Amino acid sequence: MALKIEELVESLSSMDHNLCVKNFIWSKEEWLAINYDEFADGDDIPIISLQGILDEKKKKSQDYEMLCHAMVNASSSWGFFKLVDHGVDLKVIENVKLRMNELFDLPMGQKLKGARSASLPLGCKMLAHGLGLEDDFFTKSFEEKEATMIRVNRYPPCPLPEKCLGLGSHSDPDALTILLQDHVGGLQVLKTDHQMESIPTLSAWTNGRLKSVVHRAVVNKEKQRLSTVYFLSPSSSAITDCPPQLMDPSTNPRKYIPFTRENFKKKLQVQKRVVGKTALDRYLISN
Ligand SMILES: O=C(O)CCC(=O)C(=O)O
Ligand SMILES: [Fe+2]
Repeated sequence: MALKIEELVESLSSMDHNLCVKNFIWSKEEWLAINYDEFADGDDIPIISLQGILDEKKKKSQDYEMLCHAMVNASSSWGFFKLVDHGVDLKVIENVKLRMNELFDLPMGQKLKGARSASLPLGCKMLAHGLGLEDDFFTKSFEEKEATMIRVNRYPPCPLPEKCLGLGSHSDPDALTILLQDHVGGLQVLKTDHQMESIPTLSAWTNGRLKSVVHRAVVNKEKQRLSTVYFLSPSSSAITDCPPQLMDPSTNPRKYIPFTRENFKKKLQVQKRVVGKTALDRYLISN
């Protein structure tokens, strides 16, 4: 049941302003700047399976070492991977989707009472390990109170998917993002060989060794889509600075001046979409 172009977008219409689909149509200039062939959502994206390593005792095994390196490779070349065999019970995942729909059906006032939860930063530990750093290199900058944020998205059916996007091209400013999408699908990541490089936190932390991929969400004409996104970020006062092991004065000199998350967040507020430059370019050391 696709919406008509004049119909109100339900999730926003319960706020004060009544927004219609036509409010979401991109301008010709912006739309022309997007080439669909440059985004991927299919089989060429690297897959990481956690099968067999979730057990604490296996963390000293060769499989664990290989997997940490595979994770670093995927994060260096794509800045993105599909996580499978993650050990999260399918029933829990289905329940999340059910609850998300219930949440979106609530009046806006109630929806806004969202809460934060404690974190499980295994991914960051594995990336640090794979890079040859101390396992807690990234996680020691996280503080329980502000390290995690969960965003839940419900994209209604859109009568004009060829002129609208659910979420425009961007790269996430946090250190690590874990995204669960439903069977409808719509997440697309910019292919690796593209010139447009985007380098938020984790990438600056590793002098560009790990990428932060540009991605977006497309909409579906017939079906609504759900996604849940889990962000893991350093605390406001933590300084993002590359460790000496990941720099080399002659072959890989320092690319960014160190910055605090607080300062970076201020720069982000003035940035809307990725159009060639990112907020992090302000910290770039020019040659
Ligand atoms: O819904 C999606 O697939 C993308 C969400 C996303 O990229 C974000 O919330 O940062
Ligand atoms: Fe994102």
